[in-house]
Amino acid sequence: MERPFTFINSAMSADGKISTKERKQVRISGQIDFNRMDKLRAGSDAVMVGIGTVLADDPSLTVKSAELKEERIAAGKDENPARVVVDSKARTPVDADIFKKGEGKRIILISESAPADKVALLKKQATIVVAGKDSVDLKQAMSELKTQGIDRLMVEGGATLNWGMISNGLVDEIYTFLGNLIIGGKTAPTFTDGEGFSEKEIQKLELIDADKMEDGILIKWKVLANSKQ
Ligand SMILES: NC(=O)c1ccc[n+]([C@@H]2O[C@H](COP(=O)([O-])OP(=O)(O)OC[C@H]3O[C@@H](n4cnc5c(N)ncnc54)[C@H](O)[C@@H]3O)[C@@H](O)[C@H]2O)c1
Ligand SMILES: Nc1nc(=O)c(N)c(NC[C@H](O)[C@H](O)[C@H](O)COP(=O)(O)O)[nH]1
Repeated sequence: MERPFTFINSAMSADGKISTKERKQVRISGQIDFNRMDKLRAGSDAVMVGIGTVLADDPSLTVKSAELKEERIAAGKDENPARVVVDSKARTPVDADIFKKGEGKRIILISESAPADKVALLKKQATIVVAGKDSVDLKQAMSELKTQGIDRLMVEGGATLNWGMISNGLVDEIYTFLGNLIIGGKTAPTFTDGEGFSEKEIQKLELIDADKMEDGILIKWKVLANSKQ
């Protein structure tokens, strides 16, 4: 099945959390890491998050650097990569920042269970892709993104979407900025929540790079093929 080259970029605390126990956003990255993230966005055909991240953080997922936007426009692209939300029940608010800020395509991935009235509203601002009965069938959805010309996909979380993508064998690389803070809390979202692997299915990684960056560490992993997927 054809799919985009896909990498997850995220930031997590030294104890593996990506936000607080109240799911409130914590600034984990320093400016250098945010600049690195901006470059990754500018170099991607699409940036994808789960609906939980949209509802918690209301991210714009836009490219911030004027220079990087100009480079994209000079290359005949929109100033921003396509913004994609994995949103089985079409809960993306119509006034979300991904709609209000910046130019570019918006794609909402929904399931057949999404209420028709909500889908009709979102259709006014986004391309709707239906994949799956209750939750989004990520394999089918990734194949559809590929047919829409998305060859390089950046996933920015959150915890449950990371699980969905990794457990379906849909991720090639993972870049994580490990910040110099402890968030704690057994209910705080981690890098990968969801059902979790059993001991026989553990996802193995190959270390690409580990570099000190400001007060943290940037770690890059290659995701190894998992015969269980
Ligand atoms: N530090 C970081 O880098 C970072 C990045 C993004 C989000 N976050 C944090 O993560 C939290 C959000 O994570 P989350 O887990 O609540 O939500 P999420 O963003 O991972 O969205 C998950 C939701 O997507 C929907 N979905 C539909 N089909 C799915 C499928 N097949 N697999 C997985 N999800 C599917 C479901 O409604 C699911 O609950 C927020 O607190 C946010 O601040 C942190
Ligand atoms: N890389 C990263 N470092 C962090 O310290 C942090 N808290 C997030 N959290 C994920 C967040 O939802 C988005 O990545 C942007 O932080 C939202 O900002 P935009 O409006 O999209 O630019 N991401």
